[in-house]
Amino acid sequence: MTAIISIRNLTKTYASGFRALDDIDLEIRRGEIFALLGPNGSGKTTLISIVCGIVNATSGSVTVDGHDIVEDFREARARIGLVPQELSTDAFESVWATVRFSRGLYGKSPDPAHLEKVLRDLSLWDKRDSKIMALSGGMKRRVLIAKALAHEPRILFLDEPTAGVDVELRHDMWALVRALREDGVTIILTTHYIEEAEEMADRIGVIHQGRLVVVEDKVALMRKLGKKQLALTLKEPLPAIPSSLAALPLELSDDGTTLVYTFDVQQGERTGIASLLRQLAEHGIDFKDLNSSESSLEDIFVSLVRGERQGAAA
Ligand SMILES: Nc1ncnc2c1ncn2[C@@H]1O[C@H](COP(=O)(O)OP(=O)(O)OP(=O)(O)O)[C@@H](O)[C@H]1O
Repeated sequence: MTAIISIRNLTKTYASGFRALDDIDLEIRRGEIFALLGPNGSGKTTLISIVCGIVNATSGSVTVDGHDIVEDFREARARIGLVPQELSTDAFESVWATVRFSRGLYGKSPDPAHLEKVLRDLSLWDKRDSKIMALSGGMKRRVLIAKALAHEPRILFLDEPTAGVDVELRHDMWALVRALREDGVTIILTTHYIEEAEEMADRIGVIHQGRLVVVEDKVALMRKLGKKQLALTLKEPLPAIPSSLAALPLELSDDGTTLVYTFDVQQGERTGIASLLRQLAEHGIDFKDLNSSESSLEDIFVSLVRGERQGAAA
């Protein structure tokens, strides 16, 4: 699959001397949903702002659909819609006027039918004549998206699209993002909600302290780094794990009724479990129920960030 955005050796040092991005290499594939995941202050907004031409890079290069974002700024920018975290202006404008103006900014000829579709898709059509300041927070969010889509961009950046929104709006946003992807729009979203990345993304990049720690297919990432747990509900509570089983990755719950076995998916899980069950039988440990669970992206994220910290400290 061809890249629609190519980021090479991108570094950003702010005037304060703070290095917000450190040698980022990233290719965004045409038509994918890419989630950029990272804690507060890790550099997500800085990265988006550079690609969108709001912040200048210190070094490195970015092309958008083959157009260099510095030398060919207008062409590059015209392909991008940006949904920022907050609505900064337009309080006194009507929804319709503000969306029409956004389209005009990119030199696109007026297209009321397109704007009507955008507003209808976002359940804003009834509010088209309302002033922005009279809208609820959730509706303002929708206006941000409508503005970003007004000029029919092929790439949409969403900077923390669901931070602070209610569950209903979050699900609406997800549905909208999926519909846009169906239309061939490439979506890059930043989030610190792991659930969101897990739900939406085809690929995930984890950024931490300005460095891309990992970029992976979501499913592969979860398979590769995921651990599984097997919880055995014991017939009789166990006072302690027998010392001959101490070498196994086992944990006993405080009340002694549940034994949890954690294993790496990659490493011959079946033989491990077979041998565990055999050893338990040898010790006369009987169980009445058995459940397995997979680690979530959250576990993976935490372990990556922790590993990165330890790596930095070493
Ligand atoms: N104009 C600036 N001058 C100096 N430092 C800045 C500037 N803008 C951002 N930073 C710093 O760069 C780092 C990355 O900020 P950025 O906004 O890109 O993070 P983020 O991952 O988007 O965070 P959040 O999840 O909180 O939005 C932060 O430490 C921030 O304080």
